[in-house]
Amino acid sequence: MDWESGISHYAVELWHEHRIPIILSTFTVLVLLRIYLHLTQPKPELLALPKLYNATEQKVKEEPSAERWRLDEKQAVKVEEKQQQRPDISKQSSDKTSDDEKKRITNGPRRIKGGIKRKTSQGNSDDEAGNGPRKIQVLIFYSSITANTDKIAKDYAQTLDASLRGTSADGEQQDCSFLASQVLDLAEADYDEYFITPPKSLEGESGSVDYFYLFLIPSYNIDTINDSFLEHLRETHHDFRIDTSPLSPLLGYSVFGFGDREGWPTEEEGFCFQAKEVDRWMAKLTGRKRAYPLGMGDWKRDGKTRLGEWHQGLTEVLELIEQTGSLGEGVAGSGDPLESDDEGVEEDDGEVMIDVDVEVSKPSKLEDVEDLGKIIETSSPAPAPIAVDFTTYGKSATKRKTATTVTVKEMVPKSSPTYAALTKQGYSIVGSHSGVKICRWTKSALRGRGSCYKFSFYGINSHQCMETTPSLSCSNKCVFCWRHGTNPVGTSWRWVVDPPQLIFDGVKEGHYKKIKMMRGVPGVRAERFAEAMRIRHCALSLVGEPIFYPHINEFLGMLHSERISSFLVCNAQHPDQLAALQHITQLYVSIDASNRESLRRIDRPLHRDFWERFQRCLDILRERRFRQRTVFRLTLVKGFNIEDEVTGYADLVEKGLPCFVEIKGVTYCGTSTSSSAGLTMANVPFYQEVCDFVTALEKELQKRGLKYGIAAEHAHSCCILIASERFRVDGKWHTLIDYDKFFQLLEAKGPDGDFTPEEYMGPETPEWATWGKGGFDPRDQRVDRKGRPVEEVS
Ligand SMILES: Cc1cc2nc3c(=O)[nH]c(=O)nc-3n(C[C@H](O)[C@H](O)[C@H](O)COP(=O)(O)O)c2cc1C
Ligand code: SF4
Repeated sequence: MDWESGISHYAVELWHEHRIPIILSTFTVLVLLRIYLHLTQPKPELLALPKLYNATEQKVKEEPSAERWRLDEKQAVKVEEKQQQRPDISKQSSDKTSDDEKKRITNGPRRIKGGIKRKTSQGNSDDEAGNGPRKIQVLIFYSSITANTDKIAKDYAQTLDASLRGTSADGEQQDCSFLASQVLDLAEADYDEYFITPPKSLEGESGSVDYFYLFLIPSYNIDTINDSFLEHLRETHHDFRIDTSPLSPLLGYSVFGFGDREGWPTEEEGFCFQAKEVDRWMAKLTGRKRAYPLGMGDWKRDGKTRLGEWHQGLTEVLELIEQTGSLGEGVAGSGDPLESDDEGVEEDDGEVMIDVDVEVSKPSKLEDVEDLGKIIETSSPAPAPIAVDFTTYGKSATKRKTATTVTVKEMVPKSSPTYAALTKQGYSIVGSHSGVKICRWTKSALRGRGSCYKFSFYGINSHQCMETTPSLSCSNKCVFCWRHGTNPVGTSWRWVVDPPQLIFDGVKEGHYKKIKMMRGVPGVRAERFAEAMRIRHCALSLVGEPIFYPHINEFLGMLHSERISSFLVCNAQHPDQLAALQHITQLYVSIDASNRESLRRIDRPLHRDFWERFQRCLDILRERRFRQRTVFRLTLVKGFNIEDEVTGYADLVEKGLPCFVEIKGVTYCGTSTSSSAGLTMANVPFYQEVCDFVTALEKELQKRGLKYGIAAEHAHSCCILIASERFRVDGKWHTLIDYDKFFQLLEAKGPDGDFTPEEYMGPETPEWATWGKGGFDPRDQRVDRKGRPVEEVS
């Protein structure tokens, strides 16, 4: 064996004997080397995006708000450019960066690009369409045969431009995103150019353009250009070769109709019928981009005013689009694509509904305040304590001082399941214990489909009514209260108290926000929408017990200072708070049963002395009857509180002598049974049964010499009103309220002032609302749950 073969033999032997330790140690050395390099090598900046964000945020703050959406877009473009420049960036830092790392930068996951990335009218993104500033082109389409609308459209374009563009102090038009509006006669416009897809976006000096369509449409019951136009819209929607919403790249649209009330007094008789059609087809073709509700007017009568209101609302929306690039919250999802108008069923302000199926992430069992306390303890830090014993509200200040050591928590903390449950049901929670929600009647009135019974009985405009409560907590667990299990309960106030101003501002903001979200809903009337932006009534009856709130009088004072009337419902369990209550427009007490046992079964009160409290409340109401409009609200639940209770209720009326007694059948609005309370559809009385009960009660009252009579009805919501003869003048019922008079009296005499309900008694109850006439507002159109018109009840 020569020396060479000896060495190789030795190496092979060595390898066979020690290969495992050799492999392991080599692997370990490599791993350690890799870790060392990873820790010690300088890293490249991942991406410059965070810096860019900050820089741009700063810039946005400095720019006027009208410029904001354009800035955001530039920002998006800049970031895109930065990304495209990444290879250069990595090159600059190549001395510090390995090849692998360079790859990671250039091929790494795409980062979020800042700013709103808007689509152009062609459906392209910003970057594809060019980098120039975005412009908005408003196109005003009109038709006209007797030339009125021709002139109106041209004048309107100038008005709109002046509003949108504004003028500087020296009379110069200000720079903005809006191009001068263009007016197009539908008799001359090429439909294929505008109504199959939006026009091609112009590029070049002015940058790219997004379009917004307006329509000024008179109606004609003869064959005109309107018919060809509507036919074109219909065909485009149904053409199988075209997307069903080919106009969805538009920023939005809105329609205003002209008609003549002399020949066509109501919508059922054809007032503005073609504007309604255009609105409907445009909703389909744009994928529900109704930016503002349909407006309607008669040029010889209210046309100018209506057009003015529509214009005002519309310009606000256009300004919003300029700033944000979108129609805003609620609009896209709030309309119904099929325009079926199936609204779903929601509660009205009475806590008289059973059986709603609400999918909520409920707490395992939120039965009472103790449970709430446990949840709060585990879910949120306790806020700073407020040293007041609220159970003694209205008593001496010295007694309050003694409670300074009590630690209080929030009633409905943001992190609690109660908060989640209530917000899921559509409540806006304000502060830590108040809520606001728009009721189904407010929505219905916005669409001209009827108002709640309080419009028929007392003249409340439902679309101007805010439903709220300053206390989501209650001291009963009524069997028919569908919120049972989601709202906190307790016998005394043990929570943080929010200041009344915070609640007042918060509920108004929440209400207006929800109204604004109705803007794109099919059928919402521009005129009512504009009116709804001024709250005129407040129903304090949402959920919980409003007089539980320690500063209820201050809160009421704020409502009244803005001339918002107050309708407060209490549960007859807080006599001290009731006694301390100052003037309100109408004071309700829920009377859910006529005797102790029945009340225990129905209201399931938390107070042991519930019957005594109830009786004291009736005494207070009796005393107050010449200072407040007092109302008993009876909710009839079949199998619980109707049968054989007429005399018991008559006893209560005799004791409290209220100005009015409202009798309402419990409403069923769900699909499953309310198992915990054992209520089903069988517990809902038929309207005829409610009528029979009311007739029997009236008879019983008259038998006792009590001067009451059946004054009004609202069959639609199964509600009937018995009134004291004090509100009958010359044989006519006067159940309506003179709201202006109420505020005048309040302002002149103060919240504790001496004035009687008769002093602000309104005009005669309208004929259509009186007993036997059904009570449906003749201005509105009754519809069934599918939105189909319903014949009037005879
Ligand atoms: C022939 C004719 C038919 C009309 N039909 C209706 C109608 O069905 N419903 C309606 O609300 N107004 C109807 N009107 C009223 C017009 O819509 C209204 O006067 C409108 O302002 C006319 O606008 P113009 O002058 O631009 O044509 C009709 C008017 C005319 C002349
Ligand atoms: S009073 Fe107001 S909150 Fe109550 S049902 Fe009528 S509109 Fe709704």
